[in-house]
Parts: sequence; structure tokens; C-alpha cells
Amino acid sequence: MSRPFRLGLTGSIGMGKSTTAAMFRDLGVPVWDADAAVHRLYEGDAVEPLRALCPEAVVDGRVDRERLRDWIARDPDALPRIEAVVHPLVAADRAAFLNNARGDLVVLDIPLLFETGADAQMDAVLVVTAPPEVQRSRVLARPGMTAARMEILLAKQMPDAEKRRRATHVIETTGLEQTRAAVQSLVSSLRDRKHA
Ligand SMILES: CC(C)(COP(=O)(O)OP(=O)(O)OC[C@H]1O[C@@H](n2cnc3c(N)ncnc32)[C@H](O)[C@@H]1O)[C@@H](O)C(=O)NCCC(=O)NCCS
Ligand SMILES: Nc1ncnc2c1ncn2[C@@H]1O[C@H](COP(=O)(O)OP(=O)(O)OP(=O)(O)O)[C@@H](O)[C@H]1O
Repeated sequence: MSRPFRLGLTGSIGMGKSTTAAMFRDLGVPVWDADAAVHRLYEGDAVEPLRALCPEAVVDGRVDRERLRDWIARDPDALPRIEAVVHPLVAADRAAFLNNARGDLVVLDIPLLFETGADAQMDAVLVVTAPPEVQRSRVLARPGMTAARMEILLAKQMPDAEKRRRATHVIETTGLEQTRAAVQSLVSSLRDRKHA
């Protein structure tokens, strides 16, 4: 049996990846979620290596994201050092999902898909997008988010225009019903097609 078609799902912060991923799940498509993998790792395999970098980031045997955020805000080297630990563990979790995946189509929701080179492992890439002012107001509405933190994360992400340029598919997330219809139509077209 041939392996499932791999659709990468990405987009900049606040562009609607999680919301769009849920729409694929509603259609019965298995979704691997990189952020969820990080959450699992912060209660498991990432604890000891991150404790070695920053002992105060571990509280009650788990990595505390608030403490990581404080460290990132204080120290410009913190995020690259965290990434050097976390990205290989995330890549291993993704490889395990792909090894076990069955069916005709799977989605991989990866915020840093292009930045980490994971796009090379995808058969197609869907980029979700929205106008900058919509993105900004969504992100700033989150608890714990500040304009300064948003700027740090945005500066680390490939610009939206570049992501759209590299995408095989683009969906606007300015309305739930319109996004749901676009997801439905993409799933139908991918399920109809054969891949190499
Ligand atoms: C910085 C941390 C502590 C913030 O945690 P918090 O729960 O507050 O936010 P969350 O994880 O939901 O991220 C918020 C937004 O920032 C973006 N983001 C997260 N990490 C990164 C990063 N390394 N580079 C660029 N953007 C990032 C996410 O895509 C999301 O859009 C956390 O994201 C983290 O530990 N990041 C390092 C691990 C990593 O690289 N994760 C990316 C997925 S592989
Ligand atoms: N299709 C849509 N129509 C209207 N609003 C949307 C749509 N998709 C997402 N939103 C709104 O945008 C906000 C951010 O969406 P979501 O959490 O899915 O983004 P994300 O890309 O996963 O974010 P992050 O990268 O920061 O984790 C949510 O408050 C959600 O209500």
C-alpha cells in the first residue's frame, strides 16, 4: 500500500493554523501537531536537557513555559539554545507519526515548517493567511502576549508573503465558513489525486 499524501500546514503566528487543523480533523484526516508535540516533550524527553540549560525553567518535573518566556525575554541566546534541544526531539516525534500513518491523506501542522526545512518532506504545503491588522489584533488578544514578544516571534518567522509564495495552496482565514469550504474542497481534490 502506498504511503499517505503528506500535506504540511503552516502560517505565521495568529494566522489560523490550529483552527484550520481542527477542520481537517472534523473531516477525519489525521493531524500531527508540532505545538502539541512540544507540550508532550515539555513533560517528558525535553525536561532533562532543558534543565541542563536553565535549571529554573523546570518546575515540578515539567518545563514551565512562563519561565522559558522570561528567559527568552532576558537573553537573546535563549531561543536558539532551546530550539537546538527541542527541534531534533520534535523531528523524531514527527518521524514516528509518519511511520505509523495509514490512509490516503495526513496533515502536519508545523508553525516553523519552512524555517526548519520540514517542507522538504511534504507532498504539498498549505499556507493559512489573513491581513496583517487581523493577525495583529488576534495575537495581541492572547493572554501574556505583548507587542514586544510578538515582534520577537515575528522576527523569527519567515514573512507571510514569502510563505504564500512558497505554498502550493493558500487559504484565507477571515471567516470560519469560507475557510471550512476551502478546506473541504482541498481535501476532496487531494483525495482524488494520486501521488508518486
Ligand atoms: C517560546 C515558548 C516558551 C512560548 O510558549 P507559549 O505557550 O507562550 O506560546 P506558543 O508555544 O503557543 O507560541 C506562540 C507563537 O510563537 C510561535 N513560536 C513558538 N516558538 C517559536 C520559535 N522558536 N520561533 C518562531 N516562532 C515561534 C508559535 O508558532 C506561535 O505562533 C514556546 O513556544 C517554546 O518553547 N518555543 C521553543 C520551541 C519551539 O521552537 N517551538 C516551535 C515549534 S517546533
Ligand atoms: N477561518 C477563520 N475565521 C475567523 N477567525 C479565525 C479563523 N481562523 C482563526 N480565527 C481566529 O484567529 C485566532 C487565531 O487562530 P489560531 O489559534 O487557529 O491561530 P494559529 O495560527 O494556530 O496561531 P499560533 O501560531 O499563534 O498558535 C483565533 O482567535 C481564531 O478565533
